[in-house]
Amino acid sequence: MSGTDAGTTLFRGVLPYGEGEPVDVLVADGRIAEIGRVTQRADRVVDAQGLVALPGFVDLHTHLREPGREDTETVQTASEAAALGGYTAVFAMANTDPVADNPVIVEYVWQRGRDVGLVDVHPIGAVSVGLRGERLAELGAMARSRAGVRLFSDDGHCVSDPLLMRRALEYTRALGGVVAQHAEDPRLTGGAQAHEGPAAAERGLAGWPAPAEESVVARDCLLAHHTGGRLHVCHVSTAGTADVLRWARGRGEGTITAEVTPHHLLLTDERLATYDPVNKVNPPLRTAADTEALRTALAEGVVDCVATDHAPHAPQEKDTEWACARPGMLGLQTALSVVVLTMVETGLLDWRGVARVMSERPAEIAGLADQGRPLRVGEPANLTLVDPEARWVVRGGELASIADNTPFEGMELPATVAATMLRGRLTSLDGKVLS
Ligand SMILES: NC(=O)N[C@@H](CC(=O)O)C(=O)O
Repeated sequence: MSGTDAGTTLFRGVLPYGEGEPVDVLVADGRIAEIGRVTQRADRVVDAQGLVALPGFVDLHTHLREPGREDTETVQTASEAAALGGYTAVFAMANTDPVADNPVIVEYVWQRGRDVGLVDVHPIGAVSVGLRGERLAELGAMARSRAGVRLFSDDGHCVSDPLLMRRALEYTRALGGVVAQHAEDPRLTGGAQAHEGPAAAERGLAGWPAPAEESVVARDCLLAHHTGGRLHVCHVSTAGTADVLRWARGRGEGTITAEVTPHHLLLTDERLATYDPVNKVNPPLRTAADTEALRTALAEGVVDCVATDHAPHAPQEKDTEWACARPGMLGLQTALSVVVLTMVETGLLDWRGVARVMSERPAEIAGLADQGRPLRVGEPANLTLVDPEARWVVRGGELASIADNTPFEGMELPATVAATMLRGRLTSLDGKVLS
């Protein structure tokens, strides 16, 4: 999609990073052409009084479900959800059916993303063949494919064999890539249904103990230091993992990064009281002390960024007894609001901080040259405009995803995405997708 096709757009009276006096922002040829008092005419004028301008959001962790589970989500519907959620780039997890463990599947997903054209879709390649954790997938072939894969993950499964993890870090290092690890020692989580603690015990649910995550993160940090490979820790969920990351970063080598999901910043295992499987997720909702520690870690930069782990599931996989339900929650359209609720309204992050954790750091981690860029003349016009004063009530049935498994159903949340722009073309405006 070229910016020239999009014509020129003028945002009137916007607040870059929520700071200073309102300015006009003119976009032409897919780039920011002027910032200030703009007198030039434009093809489209958007009244942006009171809106905060941020670089477009980048999600390092999205389940698009295509190929294989198009009954729950497709590249089309996930792209719509992404555009409405303020995203200009998403990374598609490899646990599709068939698994994205070879160049054919990653190129298919990449091409589907281009065809839809609402958001840059970057496929993640599986680390191991079939996500089975036995032998490495065709990492080099996926890296050299048209999809240009740089992130590799068996997410949904842990690369639990330390030797395979070591080899993955070594190979991806040679490819300029990153291993995104779903940290869960399967020997400690067999049959697990919920965070191991009093709430799970009261309901007779088998526990998923915090050390099952923390021990793998510690091991992987040591392996990353040893090999010089780049480790990215997916969906950090415990205070102990934040401590491990703090320790690992203190050792000095900048090869370790980490993400936290919006749901782990807000929700706790108190939700087990409802017995509603919409709250079942992997890793599980933890305790209030964990959410507190994760917020602090994100504010401090110990955890680099927010990633949604957007995981659509069909009604028959969620509206069932807890033990049979699939883990996972929708996230693309609620992420910003939950970050505002947990991080901005609490004073932990300002809008520059939101830009850092939603856009700049994820773009840097993934090596995207044209995303997460500063709001400056000459930069690509990948933008998200946020209405900080708006509030909305979440209704799963009204979200763009085919599935409706949001844990925020009926909640009133702060802030809406007023507009999203990808390389100079508006992809969403006032809650509507522009295709
Ligand atoms: N995060 C989730 O709860 N679910 C993920 C995979 C997984 O991590 O189990 C999914 O693909 O549904």
